[in-house]
Amino acid sequence: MTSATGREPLTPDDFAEHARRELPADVWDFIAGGAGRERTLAANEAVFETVRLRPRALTGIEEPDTSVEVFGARWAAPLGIAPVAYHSLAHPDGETGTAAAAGRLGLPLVVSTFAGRTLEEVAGAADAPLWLQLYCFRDAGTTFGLARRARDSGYQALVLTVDTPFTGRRLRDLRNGFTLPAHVTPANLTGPAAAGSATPGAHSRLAFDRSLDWSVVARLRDLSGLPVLAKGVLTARDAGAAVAAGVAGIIVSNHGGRQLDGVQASLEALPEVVSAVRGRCPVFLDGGIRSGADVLVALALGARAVFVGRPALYALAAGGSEGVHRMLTLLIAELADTMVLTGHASPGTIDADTVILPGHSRPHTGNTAPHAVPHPMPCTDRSPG
Ligand SMILES: Cc1cc2nc3c(=O)[nH]c(=O)nc-3n(C[C@H](O)[C@H](O)[C@H](O)COP(=O)(O)O)c2cc1C
Ligand SMILES: O=C(O)C(=O)c1ccccc1
Repeated sequence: MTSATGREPLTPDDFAEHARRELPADVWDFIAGGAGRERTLAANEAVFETVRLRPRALTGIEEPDTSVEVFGARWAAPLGIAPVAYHSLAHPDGETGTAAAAGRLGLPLVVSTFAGRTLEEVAGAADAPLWLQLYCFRDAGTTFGLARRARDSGYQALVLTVDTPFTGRRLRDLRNGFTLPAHVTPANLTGPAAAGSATPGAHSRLAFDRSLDWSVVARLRDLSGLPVLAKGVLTARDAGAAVAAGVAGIIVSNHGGRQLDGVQASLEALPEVVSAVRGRCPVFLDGGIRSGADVLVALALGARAVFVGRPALYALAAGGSEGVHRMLTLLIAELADTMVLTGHASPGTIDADTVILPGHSRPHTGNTAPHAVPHPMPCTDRSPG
């Protein structure tokens, strides 16, 4: 695996360059693209450029411990792989390759409802912590059947995606007339839920249950006995509703800019959600994480851990399971270096004082507790710092 310049990948972004050359143009567009004018897609990454880090000198930290505990499981770093449909688009190994890479490193994988491998195959490929992402189908038996299979094969949580009554208007896919290659199918779906799935946009409008309300959280939890997280929360209002519905965690996400174009970047929405949750459940983030420093910034603003979506698929396309392993290894190494240089021996101490937000020359004072209410991004609070 060498880059266009003939060199080994040194950053997660280097894998994207390789994937772009490997993949058919319409597959690249399906993965890389977002909804509408792709404003939110661009904002997810761009917002990290506006945050400044604050170094600490002579802290005596030799080797930071990057590990965190989540729902009683130890993760090697506050980092996992977000649910992304059809890893088999990127590489024949599909989700089993990704799971093996995550498992070797002690990092979790969230398996998509639209995985190209069965839940049981993925569970057999690694002892990584596995969560199952759920879309709810009009055929409720399909949804509940997936939840039961997840419980029976050792998955540790369900991730209910709440931002997708149907997939967003992905203009690249519409222009390309994108359909999945014949060998790429939803391995966990049968019957009416799978019919027409080669065209994801049209399929989602036919198959997804749009009549749902928050009561589905308790039904999924009671039926599976698993903790249920809500993925796709961006506002205090939805965070409050999610907590009231009994979620075990919230993933702040705009679906990688693929749903409602024009919404806030995930990082911009994080402080509002963390404030609203008031410590009642852990808050996670996905969207735009491309470096170890990005991981640290999200933790400084209150995330317990973060997930990467596209970087995992790009690394899989570039080098199969080995590529994913190398990409994740780079992210952990970057995080560890950034922790030493900002004076953190473990993720639990990464607080708001570790960063400066745009429009501020110094961090807010008085908030040194980890994961306490962080200072808001300027978009949510324009009061002077
Ligand atoms: C190709 C692709 C497929 C995706 N499929 C799903 C999915 O099946 N379920 C889901 O909840 N989110 C899905 N997502 C969204 C990701 O879980 C995640 O929110 C997003 O990719 C994070 O942003 P990032 O790609 O900038 O890391 C998908 C994203 C991409 C790029
Ligand atoms: O593309 C997506 O973002 C997504 O969530 C999805 C949903 C259904 C099928 C394929 C992908």
